[in-house]
Amino acid sequence: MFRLHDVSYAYGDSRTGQAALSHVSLDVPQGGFRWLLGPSGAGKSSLLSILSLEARASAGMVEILGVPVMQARRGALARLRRRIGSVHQDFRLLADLNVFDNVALPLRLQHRAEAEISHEVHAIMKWVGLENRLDALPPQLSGGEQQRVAIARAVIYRPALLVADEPTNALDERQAARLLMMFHRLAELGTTIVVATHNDAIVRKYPAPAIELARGHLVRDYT
Ligand SMILES: Nc1ncnc2c1ncn2[C@@H]1O[C@H](COP(=O)(O)OP(=O)(O)OP(=O)(O)O)[C@@H](O)[C@H]1O
Repeated sequence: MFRLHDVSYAYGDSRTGQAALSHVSLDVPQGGFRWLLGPSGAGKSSLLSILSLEARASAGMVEILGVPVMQARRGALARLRRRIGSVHQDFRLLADLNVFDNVALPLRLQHRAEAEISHEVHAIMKWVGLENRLDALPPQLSGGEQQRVAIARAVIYRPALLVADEPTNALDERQAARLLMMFHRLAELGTTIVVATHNDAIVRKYPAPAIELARGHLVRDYT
């Protein structure tokens, strides 16, 4: 779950900087799936950065998975971060680690046993259809393949909150459908999921409550 109350965010100086979010309030329960919609520049990525703790709100109240983020200490934020998975528009894979090691990374940070890591990585890579590319380096993969590796890395430890920025933009229709199936399954298992997209066709095909932003303001909240 997460709750935002009257959240604003500005790049640079909080008083004089460019306002990316203005007075946004939201309340999404555990296991909720939400589309995040709005034109380019509306503030979608900014909202996702606040939810993934990459950015700190300039004002307002942010509560994620029960943790009051604005008051939390560094240790609590670090623990919270490990419960959040994110898929970025630019994938952010480590170019000098092969696919297996990129996807294994979150489990290694949790000090899981290597046998368990190997089992989990093989299972998720089979799911995303890349079990034959475990030795490849990210630059040797297509955009869609890199996107699937980034998704696998974000979901492998079943995060309590998953935020994904345009996770289908490099995928074909069949892969996008598979991905949405996986996201819905994760939500059923209790993961709260927010997916930013410009893809109207996919939103029509997979109806779910939507949060819509325009120029940093919440213009629609079907939550
Ligand atoms: N690093 C930055 N520095 C300054 N302003 C920024 C920065 N990143 C984004 N902005 C501004 O913040 C506002 C919101 O941008 P944001 O990237 O959150 O929108 P978006 O809805 O995700 O857009 P897109 O769909 O194109 O990814 C825009 O006016 C943008 O120009």
